[in-house]
Amino acid sequence: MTFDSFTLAASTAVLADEPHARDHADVVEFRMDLADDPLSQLADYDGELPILATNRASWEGGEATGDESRLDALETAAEYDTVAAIDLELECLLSGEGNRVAEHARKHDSAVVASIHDFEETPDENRLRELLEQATDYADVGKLAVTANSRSDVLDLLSVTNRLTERGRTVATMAMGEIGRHSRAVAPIYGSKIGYAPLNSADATAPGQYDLATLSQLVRELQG
Ligand SMILES: O=C1C[C@@](O)(C(=O)O)C[C@@H](O)[C@@H]1O
Repeated sequence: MTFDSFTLAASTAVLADEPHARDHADVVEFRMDLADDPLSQLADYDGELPILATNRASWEGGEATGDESRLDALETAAEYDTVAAIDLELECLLSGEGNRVAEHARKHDSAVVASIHDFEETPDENRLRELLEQATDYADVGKLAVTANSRSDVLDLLSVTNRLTERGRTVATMAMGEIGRHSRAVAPIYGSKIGYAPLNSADATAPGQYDLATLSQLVRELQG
Protein backbone atom coordinates (compact mmCIF):
# COMPACT_ATOMS: atom_id res chain seq x y z
CA MET A 1 0.00 0.00 0.00
CA THR A 2 1.34 3.40 -0.90
CA PHE A 3 -1.04 5.79 0.91
CA ASP A 4 -0.59 8.36 -1.84
CA SER A 5 -4.28 9.21 -1.72
CA PHE A 6 -6.74 9.25 1.16
CA THR A 7 -7.33 5.78 2.60
CA LEU A 8 -10.29 5.05 4.82
CA ALA A 9 -9.65 2.34 7.42
CA ALA A 10 -12.46 0.43 9.11
CA SER A 11 -11.15 -0.25 12.61
CA THR A 12 -12.24 -3.56 14.06
CA ALA A 13 -11.25 -6.37 16.39
CA VAL A 14 -13.30 -8.88 14.36
CA LEU A 15 -12.05 -9.65 10.86
CA ALA A 16 -15.25 -11.53 10.07
CA ASP A 17 -16.94 -8.09 9.99
CA GLU A 18 -15.01 -7.15 6.84
CA PRO A 19 -17.92 -7.74 4.40
CA HIS A 20 -19.86 -4.97 6.18
CA ALA A 21 -16.96 -2.55 5.66
CA ARG A 22 -16.41 -3.18 1.94
CA ASP A 23 -18.82 -0.57 0.67
CA HIS A 24 -17.08 2.27 2.47
CA ALA A 25 -13.54 1.32 3.49
CA ASP A 26 -10.31 0.89 1.53
CA VAL A 27 -8.60 -1.15 4.23
CA VAL A 28 -9.42 -2.90 7.50
CA GLU A 29 -7.47 -1.74 10.53
CA PHE A 30 -7.24 -4.94 12.54
CA ARG A 31 -6.84 -4.01 16.21
CA MET A 32 -5.03 -7.15 17.28
CA ASP A 33 -4.71 -5.83 20.84
CA LEU A 34 -8.52 -5.75 21.19
CA ALA A 35 -9.14 -9.05 19.38
CA ASP A 36 -9.73 -12.61 20.54
CA ASP A 37 -7.12 -14.93 19.06
CA PRO A 38 -5.82 -12.43 16.48
CA LEU A 39 -3.37 -14.76 14.75
CA SER A 40 -6.10 -17.35 14.08
CA GLN A 41 -8.36 -14.62 12.75
CA LEU A 42 -5.59 -13.60 10.36
CA ALA A 43 -4.98 -17.19 9.27
CA ASP A 44 -8.71 -17.62 8.52
CA TYR A 45 -9.17 -14.26 6.78
CA ASP A 46 -10.52 -14.48 3.26
CA GLY A 47 -11.93 -10.98 2.87
CA GLU A 48 -11.45 -8.57 -0.03
CA LEU A 49 -10.01 -5.57 1.79
CA PRO A 50 -6.30 -5.45 2.62
CA ILE A 51 -5.38 -5.30 6.29
CA LEU A 52 -3.51 -2.68 8.28
CA ALA A 53 -2.41 -4.58 11.40
CA THR A 54 -2.16 -2.69 14.69
CA ASN A 55 -1.18 -4.23 18.02
CA ARG A 56 -1.41 -1.12 20.17
CA ALA A 57 0.70 -1.08 23.32
CA SER A 58 -0.96 -0.37 26.67
CA TRP A 59 1.48 2.54 27.16
CA GLU A 60 0.06 4.13 23.97
CA GLY A 61 -3.64 3.74 24.75
CA GLY A 62 -4.10 0.14 23.57
CA GLU A 63 -4.50 -3.15 25.38
CA ALA A 64 -1.41 -5.10 24.35
CA THR A 65 1.02 -5.86 27.14
CA GLY A 66 4.35 -7.69 27.07
CA ASP A 67 6.38 -5.77 24.55
CA GLU A 68 8.35 -8.68 23.11
CA SER A 69 5.30 -10.86 22.45
CA ARG A 70 3.32 -7.91 21.15
CA LEU A 71 6.00 -7.16 18.57
CA ASP A 72 6.43 -10.87 17.73
CA ALA A 73 2.72 -11.11 16.93
CA LEU A 74 2.94 -8.05 14.70
CA GLU A 75 5.90 -9.58 12.91
CA THR A 76 3.92 -12.76 12.28
CA ALA A 77 0.96 -10.70 11.05
CA ALA A 78 3.20 -8.98 8.48
CA GLU A 79 3.94 -12.36 6.89
CA TYR A 80 0.36 -12.74 5.65
CA ASP A 81 -0.18 -11.59 2.07
CA THR A 82 -3.44 -10.03 3.19
CA VAL A 83 -1.55 -7.68 5.51
CA ALA A 84 -0.57 -4.67 3.41
CA ALA A 85 0.64 -2.45 6.24
CA ILE A 86 1.50 -2.56 9.91
CA ASP A 87 1.35 0.12 12.57
CA LEU A 88 4.22 0.70 14.97
CA GLU A 89 4.40 3.33 17.69
CA LEU A 90 7.06 5.95 16.87
CA GLU A 91 8.32 5.43 20.42
CA CYS A 92 9.42 1.88 19.69
CA LEU A 93 11.09 2.91 16.44
CA LEU A 94 13.01 5.63 18.29
CA SER A 95 14.09 3.18 20.98
CA GLY A 96 15.16 0.64 18.35
CA GLU A 97 12.87 -2.07 19.74
CA GLY A 98 10.51 -1.92 16.79
CA ASN A 99 13.13 -1.82 14.04
CA ARG A 100 13.20 -5.58 13.54
CA VAL A 101 9.43 -5.55 13.01
CA ALA A 102 9.63 -2.71 10.49
CA GLU A 103 12.39 -4.51 8.57
CA HIS A 104 10.50 -7.80 8.63
CA ALA A 105 7.34 -6.05 7.41
CA ARG A 106 9.18 -4.40 4.52
CA LYS A 107 10.66 -7.75 3.51
CA HIS A 108 7.09 -9.01 3.25
CA ASP A 109 5.97 -5.99 1.23
CA SER A 110 4.08 -4.38 4.06
CA ALA A 111 4.13 -0.62 4.47
CA VAL A 112 4.88 0.82 7.91
CA VAL A 113 2.80 3.46 9.68
CA ALA A 114 4.57 5.13 12.62
CA SER A 115 2.05 6.36 15.18
CA ILE A 116 2.00 8.95 17.88
CA HIS A 117 -0.91 9.53 20.27
CA ASP A 118 -1.47 12.27 22.81
CA PHE A 119 -4.57 11.60 24.92
CA GLU A 120 -4.21 14.83 26.91
CA GLU A 121 -3.50 17.73 24.62
CA THR A 122 -2.19 19.12 21.36
CA PRO A 123 1.49 20.04 21.55
CA ASP A 124 2.53 23.37 19.98
CA GLU A 125 2.99 23.61 16.24
CA ASN A 126 6.76 23.18 16.32
CA ARG A 127 6.46 20.02 18.32
CA LEU A 128 3.71 18.68 16.02
CA ARG A 129 5.97 19.26 13.05
CA GLU A 130 8.95 17.67 14.77
CA LEU A 131 6.95 14.56 15.72
CA LEU A 132 5.60 14.08 12.21
CA GLU A 133 9.02 14.65 10.66
CA GLN A 134 10.49 11.98 12.91
CA ALA A 135 7.66 9.58 12.13
CA THR A 136 7.99 10.09 8.38
CA ASP A 137 11.77 9.67 8.60
CA TYR A 138 11.22 6.18 10.03
CA ALA A 139 8.10 5.02 8.21
CA ASP A 140 6.05 5.27 5.04
CA VAL A 141 3.35 7.21 6.88
CA GLY A 142 3.63 9.34 10.02
CA LYS A 143 0.40 9.30 11.99
CA LEU A 144 -0.40 11.73 14.75
CA ALA A 145 -3.57 11.59 16.86
CA VAL A 146 -3.77 14.37 19.42
CA THR A 147 -6.44 15.65 21.78
CA ALA A 148 -7.79 19.07 20.88
CA ASN A 149 -8.78 21.23 23.84
CA SER A 150 -9.66 24.24 21.68
CA ARG A 151 -10.50 25.07 18.07
CA SER A 152 -7.05 26.60 17.63
CA ASP A 153 -5.50 23.23 18.50
CA VAL A 154 -7.31 21.84 15.48
CA LEU A 155 -6.06 24.70 13.30
CA ASP A 156 -2.48 24.00 14.42
CA LEU A 157 -2.85 20.34 13.51
CA LEU A 158 -4.37 21.14 10.11
CA SER A 159 -1.72 23.73 9.39
CA VAL A 160 1.12 21.28 10.11
CA THR A 161 -0.66 18.61 8.07
CA ASN A 162 -0.88 21.01 5.13
CA ARG A 163 2.72 22.17 5.39
CA LEU A 164 4.25 18.72 5.63
CA THR A 165 2.08 17.43 2.80
CA GLU A 166 3.28 20.33 0.62
CA ARG A 167 6.83 19.25 1.46
CA GLY A 168 6.14 15.75 0.19
CA ARG A 169 5.75 13.96 3.53
CA THR A 170 3.01 11.34 3.89
CA VAL A 171 1.11 12.07 7.08
CA ALA A 172 -2.16 11.03 8.71
CA THR A 173 -3.60 13.31 11.38
CA MET A 174 -6.69 13.55 13.52
CA ALA A 175 -7.77 15.33 16.69
CA MET A 176 -9.41 12.98 19.17
CA GLY A 177 -12.33 14.02 21.37
CA GLU A 178 -15.42 16.14 20.76
CA ILE A 179 -13.80 19.50 20.06
CA GLY A 180 -11.60 18.11 17.34
CA ARG A 181 -14.06 15.64 15.91
CA HIS A 182 -14.60 17.57 12.67
CA SER A 183 -10.86 17.25 11.96
CA ARG A 184 -11.53 13.64 10.97
CA ALA A 185 -13.60 14.88 8.05
CA VAL A 186 -11.55 17.96 7.23
CA ALA A 187 -7.91 16.81 7.66
CA PRO A 188 -7.97 14.84 4.37
CA ILE A 189 -8.47 18.15 2.53
CA TYR A 190 -5.16 19.31 4.01
CA GLY A 191 -3.39 16.13 3.02
CA SER A 192 -4.06 13.59 5.77
CA LYS A 193 -3.81 10.17 4.13
CA ILE A 194 -5.58 7.85 6.60
CA GLY A 195 -8.89 8.12 8.44
CA TYR A 196 -10.12 5.59 10.97
CA ALA A 197 -13.70 4.68 11.79
CA PRO A 198 -15.51 1.77 13.45
CA LEU A 199 -18.46 0.11 11.73
CA ASN A 200 -20.64 1.22 14.65
CA SER A 201 -19.96 4.14 16.98
CA ALA A 202 -20.38 1.82 19.96
CA ASP A 203 -17.16 0.07 18.89
CA ALA A 204 -15.08 3.23 18.59
CA THR A 205 -11.33 2.65 18.95
CA ALA A 206 -10.63 6.29 19.87
CA PRO A 207 -12.57 9.25 21.30
CA GLY A 208 -14.64 11.24 18.84
CA GLN A 209 -14.66 8.82 15.92
CA TYR A 210 -17.55 8.92 13.43
CA ASP A 211 -18.95 5.59 12.33
CA LEU A 212 -17.61 4.33 9.00
CA ALA A 213 -20.58 5.20 6.79
CA THR A 214 -20.70 8.73 8.20
CA LEU A 215 -16.98 9.45 7.82
CA SER A 216 -17.00 8.02 4.33
CA GLN A 217 -19.85 10.31 3.32
CA LEU A 218 -18.36 13.39 5.01
CA VAL A 219 -14.96 12.92 3.35
CA ARG A 220 -16.52 12.23 -0.03
CA GLU A 221 -18.76 15.29 0.08
CA LEU A 222 -16.04 17.62 1.33
CA GLN A 223 -13.56 16.45 -1.27
CA GLY A 224 -16.14 17.10 -3.96
O1 LIG B 1 -4.00 5.29 15.77
C1 LIG B 1 -5.14 5.17 15.38
C2 LIG B 1 -5.99 6.35 15.19
C3 LIG B 1 -7.11 6.29 16.18
O2 LIG B 1 -6.57 6.47 17.48
C4 LIG B 1 -8.09 7.46 15.92
O3 LIG B 1 -8.01 8.46 16.63
O4 LIG B 1 -8.92 7.33 15.02
C5 LIG B 1 -7.85 4.97 16.06
C6 LIG B 1 -6.95 3.76 16.22
O5 LIG B 1 -7.67 2.57 15.98
C7 LIG B 1 -5.80 3.86 15.25
O6 LIG B 1 -4.88 2.83 15.53
